[in-house]
Amino acid sequence: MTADIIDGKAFAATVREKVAGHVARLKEENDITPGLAVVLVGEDPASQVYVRSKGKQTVEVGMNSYEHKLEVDTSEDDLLALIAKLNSDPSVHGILVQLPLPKHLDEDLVINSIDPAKDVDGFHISNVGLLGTGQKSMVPCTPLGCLMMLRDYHGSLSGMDAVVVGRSNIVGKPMAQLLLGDSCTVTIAHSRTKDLADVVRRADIVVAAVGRPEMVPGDWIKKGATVIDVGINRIDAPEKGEGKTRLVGDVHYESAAAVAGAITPVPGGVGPITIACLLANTVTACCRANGLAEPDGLTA
Ligand SMILES: Nc1nc(=O)c2c([nH]1)NC[C@@H]1CN(c3ccc(C(=O)N[C@@H](CCC(=O)O)C(=O)O)cc3)C=[N+]21
Repeated sequence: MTADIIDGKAFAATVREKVAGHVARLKEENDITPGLAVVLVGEDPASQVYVRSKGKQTVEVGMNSYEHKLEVDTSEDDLLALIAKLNSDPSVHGILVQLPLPKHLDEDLVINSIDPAKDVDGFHISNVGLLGTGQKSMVPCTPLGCLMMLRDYHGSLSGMDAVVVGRSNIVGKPMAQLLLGDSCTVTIAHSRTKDLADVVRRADIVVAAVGRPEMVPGDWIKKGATVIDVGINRIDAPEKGEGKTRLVGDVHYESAAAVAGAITPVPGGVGPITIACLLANTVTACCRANGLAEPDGLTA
């Protein structure tokens, strides 16, 4: 058996198309252009590439993109002052502060200084609490994208056994909340979980988000299960030549694809849908800010 490949790149394109449609309607009917501000502190090369790609896609769907690049030694006060300015700027509907921040900056303090209504990452404690209690919130982009792909593939998720491997605030915990909201039986497993292999083997849905290259092998996967691989790990690839690297997920793709019913590849799986959901969240935030109907099919 070979798994269906869940094509995140193609799915992300359909989400972006929907976003672009909503953006065009907002412009035409309400004379509003949604705006996304991205704040990058420091010059981490991977972050720069990622921020550039977000900015490009933001403009492609017709929104305004505001990029703020700050020096690596920016003070907390200066960063908080910028966020305060963006909070009160009516042309900015979404604010994303690229993580991780340099060590001298308090990440929790910074994130919690963002207006929750503009917190398109869904990391503010208010949004975390709203999601946990099933109230309307901004939902973190990666888990939202995973949920969209799972719903698209399965229709209803009700009653399915879901195992989330990883307990981070940005993926594992919100993913578990969303799956619970769709009536899955949810287990959050992690590196200290006893008999991790057996726990994962129970799952109809496996979401791997630990950040360890190829940690989940195919013999942990139940036959026919759906595997969502959130990991994006760059590893050495001497077979491609000296000094070359390649991207792998948290799942060992080949062995897992041999038993799974469906699987997301890396690259081209969860990564692209994450950025598409960032754009979706920005449109959602813009509609809410203006008292307009929420876009269809773009929220949890
Ligand atoms: N506040 C904040 N929010 C984030 O959402 C956030 C962040 N900080 N910090 C960094 C991580 C990383 N991240 C990625 C999203 C998409 C791809 C992506 O599209 N990857 C491509 C591959 C790209 C390549 O070839 O290198 C893929 O998986 O197909 C990668 C990485 C969001 N992050």
